[in-house]
Amino acid sequence: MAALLKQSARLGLSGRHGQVFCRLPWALSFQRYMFNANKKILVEMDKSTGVALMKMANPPVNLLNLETLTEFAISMEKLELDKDCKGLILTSSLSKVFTAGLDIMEMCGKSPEHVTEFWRAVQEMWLKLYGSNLVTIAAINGFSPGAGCLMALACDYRIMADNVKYSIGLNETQLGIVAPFWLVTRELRPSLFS
Ligand SMILES: CCCCCCCC/C=C\C/C=C/C(=O)SCCNC(=O)CCNC(=O)[C@H](O)C(C)(C)COP(=O)(O)OP(=O)(O)OC[C@H]1O[C@@H](n2cnc3c(N)ncnc32)[C@H](O)[C@@H]1OP(=O)(O)O
Repeated sequence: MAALLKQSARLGLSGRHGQVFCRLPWALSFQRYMFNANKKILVEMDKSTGVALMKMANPPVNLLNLETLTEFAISMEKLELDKDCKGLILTSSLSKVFTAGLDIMEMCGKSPEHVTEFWRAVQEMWLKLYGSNLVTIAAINGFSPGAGCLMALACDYRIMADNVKYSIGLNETQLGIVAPFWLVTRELRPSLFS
């Protein structure tokens, strides 16, 4: 963990004026590779350190819609298959939002088939992140409501940018959405499973 945090500091994930800056070398060596499927999730893997930087890149607020969730799961699978990858830093490419959480429009006025597919993708994201063999760190560089908060909780460690404007929490009950019991009991009451 200490090594990973040192690494995140080396990569430039340092909080200053509420921002988490990501300074990465422009020149990519053979030890570094990048991938993205549709550019909603950007991954930069540094083989020399074993640390992958995953940035959500779905402006304006990094909504977790079906496309992004699917891309997230594919990216996680690729990293899990990379034997050189030991740790993952999850952050946002946007300046003040980590993620605004689930895309409410994915649950509104859609067919039962679509909603089913969407919730399957949500569960898949949780399984991939919470069940990951990698050491996972959420570098929360902005607002993180609802599923953004749950994503951070699913990581092994969390660091949040020091800015009083940014909020994080489970606000979804205000929208009439309740996080599923399996998620809440695992993340918020882990003692039940130990
Ligand atoms: C491993 C983890 C697994 C997670 C598993 C989760 C399962 C658990 C199930 C349920 C729990 C979770 C539920 C949710 O996530 S519900 C969503 C909760 N999120 C919110 O309520 C966010 C509300 N948004 C905001 O507070 C703000 O947008 C902001 C602070 C994030 C950013 O503010 P700002 O920069 O001023 O942007 P705008 O508000 O102007 O937003 C831009 C644009 O985006 C639309 N929008 C914002 N959030 C959502 C959303 N969640 N769904 C759909 N659309 C959203 C907003 O309406 C604007 O649209 P426009 O007017 O058309 O431009």
